[in-house]
This record gives sequence, structure tokens and C-alpha cells, in this order.
Amino acid sequence: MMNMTDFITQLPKAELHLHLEGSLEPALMMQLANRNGITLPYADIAAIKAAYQFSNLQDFLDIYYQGANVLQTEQDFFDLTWAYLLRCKAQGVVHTEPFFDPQTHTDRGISFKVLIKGISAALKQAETELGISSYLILSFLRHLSEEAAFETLEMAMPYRDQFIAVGLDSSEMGHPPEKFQRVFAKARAKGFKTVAHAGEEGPPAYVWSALDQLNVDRIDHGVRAYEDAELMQRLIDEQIPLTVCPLSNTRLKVFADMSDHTILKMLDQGVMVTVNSDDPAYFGGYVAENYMALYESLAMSPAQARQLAINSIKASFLPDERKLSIIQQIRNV
Ligand code: HPA
Ligand SMILES: [Zn+2]
Repeated sequence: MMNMTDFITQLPKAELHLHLEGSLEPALMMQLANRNGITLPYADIAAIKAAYQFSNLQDFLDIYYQGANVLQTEQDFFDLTWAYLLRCKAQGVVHTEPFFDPQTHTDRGISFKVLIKGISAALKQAETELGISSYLILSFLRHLSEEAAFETLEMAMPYRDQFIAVGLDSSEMGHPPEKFQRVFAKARAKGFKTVAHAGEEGPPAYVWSALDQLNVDRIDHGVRAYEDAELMQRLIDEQIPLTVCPLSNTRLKVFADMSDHTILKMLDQGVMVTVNSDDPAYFGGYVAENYMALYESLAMSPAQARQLAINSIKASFLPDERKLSIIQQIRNV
């Protein structure tokens, strides 16, 4: 039997919950700041890392939006995305469905075209050079208005073939899914898939409304569904995927400690849970480190790791034929 790190790396996996802006490593942040003539409030890379002190979602978001200011040109968005894709390659991620937050950039004067072109070029190059497939997800910022989300969707329509779904992220409390019911209906009518962050810090009621009012295909996070037995039964019956992010949840104190995380209990009860990294540059690990944390703190078995990898493929938006082929490869590892 090979060791767990090698086993996890060799399992073909999909990543379904990754914010590209959250993959901005301190070293690249420094490099882009220098390239763009921006003065960061940090002396060096160590100082950037030292500033990553947060213990809830809002404190994290304040730092994360600040960091994104160094992203200015198409090349910057390419470099950001490419660096993430190299991590995917090294960790056995064969398919990824990353989020980008257009409003974080358009609201500071960067054009939608600049970001979508840089991101898409890197995703396309990964397909040919790294053998990694991808579908991009356009995420609305929920602390802003539904009106602003409509404007963002409109702005994106000339590039509609470059993203597959819309999502919903940022400050959860006080911004329930139903605030975006009409813009999600419009996105669905246009043929997009939909996902939404719900039940990270917010209550199970937010997961219910993401399902019933936004009609989402997947729930991002969703860990607080564990508190609601009726909701758990629905997730199991309908096999609704949850894109869970263990290191994120412990850094943001959704769980006090990794040993308290409920993901493996949900897995064993038949919930379609998956493992993802969320904002790896901020939370201390990419997808393989998230799997390893479950092994180290929760004694995840090889069979559970394999099932989580299979779930990641099943929960993706890939065509059935490709799903079956990757799942066969997972069974052969
Ligand atoms: O985990 C998250 N939750 C909400 N918004 C986010 N934006 C980046 N990461 C997150
Ligand atoms: Zn997230």
C-alpha cells in the first residue's frame, strides 16, 4: 500500500469550489504589485502572510478583496489562473470549475473583457498543455444589490460561451439567497447552471432557500445542513452536491477544530459531499492538503478518499461519458 499522500495525489479529482482570487499567493501578489507600480502596505512576503489573521468570514473577505487590487491587466489574470492550474497538475486535479468575482474588479475600473480574456486564455492553455479541463463560474457578490448582479450578468453576455454557471459568494449573514431569486431565474432561463454559497456561516434556512428559491444545482459549503435532519434527508434523497472546504471551515471557525468537522459523517450517511480548497493561498492548502487534513484529523480511510474523489467527478458539470471514464480511472488507482 502506497502512503496516503501519494494515494491522494494519484486519485484523479475535480475541484468544484475554488475562488481564483483566493489562489493569489503572497509571492505573486508582491510580483504583480511591483509590475503594476502599486505600493503594498507590507514590506515583504512574510509580512503579507503575517497579516492573514482572521477568524470569521467577514474579516477574511476584507483582506481578500484588498489583495485582489494588484490584479490589473489581462496578463495578471492569466498569471493568477495559470499558477493555480500548475497546482492542479501537481495534485492530480484533472478537472476544475473555478469561480471568479467580476464585481471585485469592474467596481475598481477593470473591464470585464480584461479579466475574462486573461482567465479564459489560461484555462484553454491548461486543456492542451496540462490535460486539465475546466468550466468557469461567474459569481455574484451577495453584499451588493440584485440590480448590480443583473448588470454584471448583462456585461458578461457577450462572453456567454466562456462560463457555464453563475454562483453567489461574499458576506453570507444578512444576504440570504432569495435576495437574488430573479437574477438566478434569468441566468437559468439563459441556459446557465447555478450554484450558491449557503450554510457556511448562515443557517440551514439559507440552504433551503438556495434549493427552493434559486433552484441551484449544487450548494457551496452547506456544512450547517448537518443541524437540520429534514434537510439532510433531502440532500441524501436528491443527491444534491455540497462543495465542502475543510481548511477554510477551520480557518474561519465554522468548526473549532478539524477533528470536529462533520464531512466524513455526512459522506457515510450518503450525502454527496466533495473536498475543495476555497481560497488556498489564504487558508493554507490546495485540494490535496484538504484531503490530507481529513486523513490526519479524522482518520479518513482510503475507501472514503476514493469515494470523495468519485463524488467530485459526479458532482461536476462534465458530460456523463467523461464522468464514467474518470470514475473508472479512480477505481483503478
Ligand atoms: O468561503 C467563502 N465564502 C463566501 N465568499 C467567499 N469568497 C471567497 N471565499 C468565500
Ligand atoms: Zn467559497
